[in-house]
Amino acid sequence: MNDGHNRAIHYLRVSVTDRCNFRCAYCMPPRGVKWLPRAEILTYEELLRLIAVFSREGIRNVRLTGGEPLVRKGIVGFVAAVKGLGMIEDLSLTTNGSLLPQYAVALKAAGLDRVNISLDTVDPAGFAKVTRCGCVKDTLLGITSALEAGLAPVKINVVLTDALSITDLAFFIDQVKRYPIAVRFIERMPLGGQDDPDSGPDIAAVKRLLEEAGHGRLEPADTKGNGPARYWRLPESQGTFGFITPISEHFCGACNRLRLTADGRLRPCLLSDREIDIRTPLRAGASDADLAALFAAAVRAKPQGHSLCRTSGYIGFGRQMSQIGG
Ligand SMILES: Nc1nc2c(ncn2[C@@H]2O[C@H](COP(=O)(O)OP(=O)(O)OP(=O)(O)O)[C@@H](O)[C@H]2O)c(=O)[nH]1
Ligand SMILES: C[S@@+](CC[C@H](N)C(=O)[O-])C[C@H]1O[C@@H](n2cnc3c(N)ncnc32)[C@H](O)[C@@H]1O
Ligand code: SF4
Ligand code: SF4
Repeated sequence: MNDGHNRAIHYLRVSVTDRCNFRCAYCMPPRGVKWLPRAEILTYEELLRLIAVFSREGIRNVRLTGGEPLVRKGIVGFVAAVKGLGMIEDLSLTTNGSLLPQYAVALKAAGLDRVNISLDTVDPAGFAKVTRCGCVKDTLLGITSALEAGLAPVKINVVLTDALSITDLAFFIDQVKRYPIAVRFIERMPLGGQDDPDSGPDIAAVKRLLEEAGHGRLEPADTKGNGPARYWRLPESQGTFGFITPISEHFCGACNRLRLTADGRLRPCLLSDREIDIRTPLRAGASDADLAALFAAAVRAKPQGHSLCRTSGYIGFGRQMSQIGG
């Protein structure tokens, strides 16, 4: 289905929970986060019905996110049910990786195609500081588990913070040479966190350092995906580097997605608080045609873009990033 700006919408990001076992500084406050009451969260049956209806309206790519999607009980069975619809060509999941050692093999067997894993630094102290309660060993083991399970391509999401060091870049260069992974550097968006969105390196500096490491031979590349990253490859590498630049280089002209929050709101744009309540009609007995009409209304409501720039600072969004799913 096309939106009002002639963009084809075929990608649905589904937040299955607002809960998380980490508290990343750019995503949520350190304490006092109020979880949504269980009754407000869509059940797996409700989510599955919505995905089935939306797939008939053109959704072909589904990403499960959160909060941390792997903390929700029954996630493996849900993956199998979504894949079992037979309509979703690319079913993926974004995770902090800490529970992948436990789940990677089962997720692959259930039909998950691939995972994106967040890892901002490999330094144990830096990782603990950014995530406020994470252990880098768990996430590193999660990456290995995903590779071994065949959840390909594995992508690493690196949000740019002052935790990122030259040692990290050397680690990522080495990993990209040895494994068919994609390491993506992401500009922080001023949404929900409490750190300084201006601290840390900018994307141009990271690209310059990678270019130096490759003696100027960073070439454009392709990597399977539906997202906003632009990819580059160093010579003699199995993997790629990607850059996600919501602040310095907007990519809204190629937007292809809609979001469904854990409490059943269709969100036309990550960076706009406008939402359409689909849970109330769903629970009041809406027909598939009624639900499809709400999907179409959300597609029509997509804005052309956003107006954030590096100096915006944290602005008053109604939700934290963890409540939307990134
Ligand atoms: N501004 C903006 N940022 C986005 C959008 N989609 C994803 N991002 C950000 O991009 C980063 C990576 O998102 P992922 O969840 O890994 O998903 P993806 O990049 O769409 O996935 P691929 O299909 O693998 O390319 C996260 O920090 C997201 O918040 C979007 O529509 N707008
Ligand atoms: C909200 S998280 C949810 C999935 C999972 N818990 C994880 O961390 O991968 C989805 C993605 O959004 C990214 N993210 C969170 N807050 C962000 C921010 N303020 N700016 C840019 N990306 C952000 C995370 O790094 C992650 O890659
Ligand atoms: S980025 Fe992911 S892991 Fe970190 S707090 Fe947000 S939801 Fe949790
Ligand atoms: S900011 Fe909004 S319009 Fe732009 S790419 Fe993200 S979701 Fe699409």
